[in-house]
Amino acid sequence: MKQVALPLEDLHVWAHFNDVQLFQASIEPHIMREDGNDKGGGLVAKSEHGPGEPLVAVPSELVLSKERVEQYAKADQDLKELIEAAAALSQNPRTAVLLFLIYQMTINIPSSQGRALGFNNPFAGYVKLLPHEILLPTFYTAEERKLLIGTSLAEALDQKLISLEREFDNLKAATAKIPWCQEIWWSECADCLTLEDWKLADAMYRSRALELPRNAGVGMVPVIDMANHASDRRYNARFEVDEGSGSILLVVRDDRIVQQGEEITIMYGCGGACEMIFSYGFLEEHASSAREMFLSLSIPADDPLRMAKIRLAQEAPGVRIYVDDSDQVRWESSFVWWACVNEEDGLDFRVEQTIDGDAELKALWKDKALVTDTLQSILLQDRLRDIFVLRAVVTVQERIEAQGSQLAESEDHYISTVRSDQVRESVYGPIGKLRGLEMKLLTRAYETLEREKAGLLESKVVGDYLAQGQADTESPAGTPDDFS
Ligand SMILES: C[S@@+](CC[C@H](N)C(=O)[O-])C[C@H]1O[C@@H](n2cnc3c(N)ncnc32)[C@H](O)[C@@H]1O
Repeated sequence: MKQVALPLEDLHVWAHFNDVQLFQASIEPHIMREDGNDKGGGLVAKSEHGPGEPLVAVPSELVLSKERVEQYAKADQDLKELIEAAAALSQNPRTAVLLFLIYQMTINIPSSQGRALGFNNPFAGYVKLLPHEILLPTFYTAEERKLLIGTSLAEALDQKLISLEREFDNLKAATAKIPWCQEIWWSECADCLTLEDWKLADAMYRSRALELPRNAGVGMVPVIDMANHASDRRYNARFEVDEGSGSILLVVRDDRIVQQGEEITIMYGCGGACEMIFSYGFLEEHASSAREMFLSLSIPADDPLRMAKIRLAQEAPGVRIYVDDSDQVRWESSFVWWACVNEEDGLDFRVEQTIDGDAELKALWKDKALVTDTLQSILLQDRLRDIFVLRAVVTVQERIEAQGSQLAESEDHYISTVRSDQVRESVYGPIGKLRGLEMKLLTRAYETLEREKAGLLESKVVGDYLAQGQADTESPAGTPDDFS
């Protein structure tokens, strides 16, 4: 679709006509970082504001959430038809808002004007005022994506692109028979709906949606979503819900004073460097740690129980490596335990008949029914706990080593890549920083696991187990674990 856009300079007019209050604060179209990078638009205080003082107030009717979409659908037959047909998408808070955003984009294009789609509402104007070029990884070129090899973002992006494509295909299949969708979206005209439009709606939502306080859900809050990010120590404003009116307020952080001319900033969650680029397309200029990364794990191909484990494991197949509040590197994974035990330890699977006559796969631990999400706690209470933990530590450490090697091997390609319209400077820079920060975290995690491994190898349980394995290999049947 040819997107209809308005300059950000017009946002204050939109704000005025939609009862958004700016308390001596202005919307600026360009704010530069200390390192010279452009943050896009932002909010600036026009006078000094003390702790807790309001900066912006947005009426609750302007919060764009799944509930708002449902409310609009009650009064708009075309939107209702869309929401009902694409039920799988409209039941999810994120995709419900995405549907609404592409519906507003559709209302705005000239080729839909004759269809009298929708009715005059603030969100059609809001969508025109949002940036239409967003530097999120879902818009990276093929050359830029190659620079991600070895980072945790590479895999996250692959998965994201697959899921966006799947959502778009579902949308197409679900709405193919709705006349207005057929005519405007799916006929082969210049203005038809494409995957790029769906990606744009996703990027708008992902980079702007806020988790609202007081269980008010997740939503996009116009104007407050102009606040840029600053780190934990530097941000100066927070948002809250006004108890009486339900309005969303942006107020000065309790221990701060915002000076005249100072930028108003909030903190976008506490995710790691990968999450920051994934959801917002930038890295803090002062970031000195990747903070966390998620690496995928799989059950080895030669594991005889592999298929059953994959079917029953409910956890995300991976490990999260993170730096805790006391700057220690830690790891957590509920999945890895499935890779650490087998039949000889006491794990088994059985196919049982259900009352309806269907076959159902069940897990057993030492001949007792195993509730699958309790595997980790069961193993941590077992007599052979240290053995299982040692296997988990080795598995995670090997995964970290493989990731680190991939990152190191692809470094020459990163360094020798020349900037062009296929590799933008604004993308090259953050990726380089991410590569450096993740390498640092992987190295620290590897060393931490090495210490954990050394500690476990001192354990009597492990010593006895290895001695037993040694004795068994001297007789024909046994194969000891390799913890080298
Ligand atoms: C919620 S919007 C904030 C308003 C945005 N600047 C705009 O013009 O629409 C989030 C986006 O602003 C930009 N941004 C926010 N904080 C930033 C920062 N500290 N450095 C660089 N870009 C930033 C990123 O593009 C991010 O995806």
